[in-house]
Amino acid sequence: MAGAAGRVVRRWYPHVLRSSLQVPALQLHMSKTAMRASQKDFESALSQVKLLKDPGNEVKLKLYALYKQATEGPCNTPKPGVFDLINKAKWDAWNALGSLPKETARQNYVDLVSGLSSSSDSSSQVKPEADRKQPGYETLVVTSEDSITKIMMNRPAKKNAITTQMYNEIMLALKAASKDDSAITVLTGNGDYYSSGNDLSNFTDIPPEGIEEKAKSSAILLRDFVDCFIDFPKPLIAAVNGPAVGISVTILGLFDTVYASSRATFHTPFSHLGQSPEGCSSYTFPKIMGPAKAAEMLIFGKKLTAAEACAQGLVSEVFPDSTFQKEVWTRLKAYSKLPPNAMRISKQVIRNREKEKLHAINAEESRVLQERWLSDECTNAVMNFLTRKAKL
Ligand SMILES: CCCC/C=C/CC(=O)SCCNC(=O)CCNC(=O)[C@H](O)C(C)(C)COP(=O)(O)OP(=O)(O)OC[C@H]1O[C@@H](n2cnc3c(N)ncnc32)[C@H](O)[C@@H]1OP(=O)(O)O
Repeated sequence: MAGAAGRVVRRWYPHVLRSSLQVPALQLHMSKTAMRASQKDFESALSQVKLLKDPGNEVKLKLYALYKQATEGPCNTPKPGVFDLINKAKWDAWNALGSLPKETARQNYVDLVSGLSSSSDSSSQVKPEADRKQPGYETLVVTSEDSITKIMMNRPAKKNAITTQMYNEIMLALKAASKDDSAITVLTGNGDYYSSGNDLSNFTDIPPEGIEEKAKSSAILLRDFVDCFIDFPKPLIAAVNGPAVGISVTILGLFDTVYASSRATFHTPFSHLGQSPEGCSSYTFPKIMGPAKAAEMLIFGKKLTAAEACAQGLVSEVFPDSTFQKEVWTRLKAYSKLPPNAMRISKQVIRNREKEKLHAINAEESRVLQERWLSDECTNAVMNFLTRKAKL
């Protein structure tokens, strides 16, 4: 089966080998060590092989051929038909061993498994995150490993509040992730918060052209930012490690899966801040949870617990905080081994018909917010936070 290539398959057996439809040339290596593998060594290699990572079709064909040669001797079955590609590949591999003695085949099998075990041990050693970190980001830690690109917001002392720089870096990281060879992309936060939403000090950086110009450029930034999520082509997962506020909550409606720690909360206090919904939440939230529940969040700023958010369909699953990281990453590593093209296409099928609508909604929400940011209600709320008079 073509889809088996590159996956971590812990239970594959040479005698039921599934090979790729594309059969690579076989280059069998004779053992360099003494050819004295005992039956016990051979049996132990047979057990060991089941625990290895999937070594790819070429190696699996070698193992299959050596196994057959070691147990049955030279190839003795009729050649499969030309359209029976998989069985033909297996037959060719076995037949290529000619009259190799059973003992030699057994030794070669043992040697091959032993080589695979040592390389699989060294490749499974976890490198420290600092070594895997992609350079060029100041507000994020971006890593790619195990077919997963992880984008971690990294301003823990500021509860991962999203500055203009962080918006831009998240867009860059998403664009890079959409083109890299990862199968899935994950957004998460460092520290006790997932994110406290828009960094309210963004509003203090007024250009010489004045506050209107600031509102205009912020609306463009918001629109571009949300567009990146609407257009993201691969499965996008949020690992909500703690409380989430504002825009970090609203964009969750554009993710494919949302995992939350039991400590997470979901809060969109737009009215308190003199603002209005963004991130396409004016459309996705009523669709996800129904208009009445969405209104409580988006108009009245009702804060949901993780369990409530899960009951209302915003969150896919809640994990106990103590095991959140372990359980989520184990799950995601398994998902990342699924055939990437199939996942991408399934996402397209699910999302594509909504894309145009979402872009229009994003544009409209950004336009409305641009006006809101110039209102007294908004200015006062931001000033109150920045002068420490108010907190959520
Ligand atoms: C351009 C696109 C615009 C898109 C618009 C989006 C809309 C939104 O996202 S609305 C949501 C805006 N967010 C907030 O209103 C949250 C404000 N923060 C708080 O209310 C509190 O900080 C908290 C409840 C999140 C946490 O309270 P806690 O007592 O635990 O911690 P603090 O001491 O307050 O925070 C530590 C540190 O972090 C700073 N900080 C936290 N959140 C923000 C923020 N959103 N903007 C700016 N700064 C934030 C806080 O001021 C503290 O800083 P200092 O240690 O320097 O005092």
